[in-house]
Amino acid sequence: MAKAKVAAPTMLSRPVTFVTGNPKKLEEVRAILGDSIPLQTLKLDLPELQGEPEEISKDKARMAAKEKVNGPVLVEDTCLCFNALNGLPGPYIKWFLQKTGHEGLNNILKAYEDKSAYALCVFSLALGPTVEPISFVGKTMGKIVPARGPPDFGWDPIFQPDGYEQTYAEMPKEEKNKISHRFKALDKVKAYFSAADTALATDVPK
Ligand SMILES: O=c1[nH]c(=O)c2ncn([C@@H]3O[C@H](COP(=O)(O)OP(=O)(O)OP(=O)(O)O)[C@@H](O)[C@H]3O)c2[nH]1
Ligand SMILES: [Mg+2]
Repeated sequence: MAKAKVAAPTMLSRPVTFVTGNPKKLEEVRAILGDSIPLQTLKLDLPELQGEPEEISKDKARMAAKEKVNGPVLVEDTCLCFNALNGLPGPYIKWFLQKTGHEGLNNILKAYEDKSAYALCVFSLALGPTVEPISFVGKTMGKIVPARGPPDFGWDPIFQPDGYEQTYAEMPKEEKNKISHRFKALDKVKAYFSAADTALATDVPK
């Protein structure tokens, strides 16, 4: 049967709830997404499994969709991975940062010549409490340096992305949001919604 395009369809019957306990993440997510996806937020620091980043992120989405929102949910888990340590601290960066600070993280790498690292963001989307989550991964390569720039957000002052002279913290926010791990993952989230909406729009019989 022939297909015809119709205006403004959406795969969502209600807005997606982005669940996070971290206001700085939320700020960036809002700045990057703009109004491309209907989004509401729930401030909640969900418990996290130990394991691989994608499993941790998917588990958060499942839990939030079932127990907290009973509807479509978006969550993310962020890792800072040192190549010299085969990817650690990875998903445990929050605790390393809290306990050792920027200096401690630099000191850990003093034992190694390789200071290279990557920032990894895994968003997971559960369209409902009984729907298996899907994940979207963004990765930005860089290196760990002594802290430079305002200490507003986590490990931003010690991460210098490849090809840049500035750390994430020294960059204007708009610049970070064009190259960051979070931007790359959210670009995939946006593409997913826009492909699903296009499919809906074209799947209408004439
Ligand atoms: O300098 C940074 N630039 C970033 O772009 C960034 N994104 C996250 N983080 C920090 O890395 C840990 C991730 O842990 P995390 O993913 O479990 O987050 P969280 O527990 O703070 O929030 P959430 O799990 O409720 O969403 C936490 O310490 C976050 O503050 C960042 N630090
Ligand atoms: Mg967390």
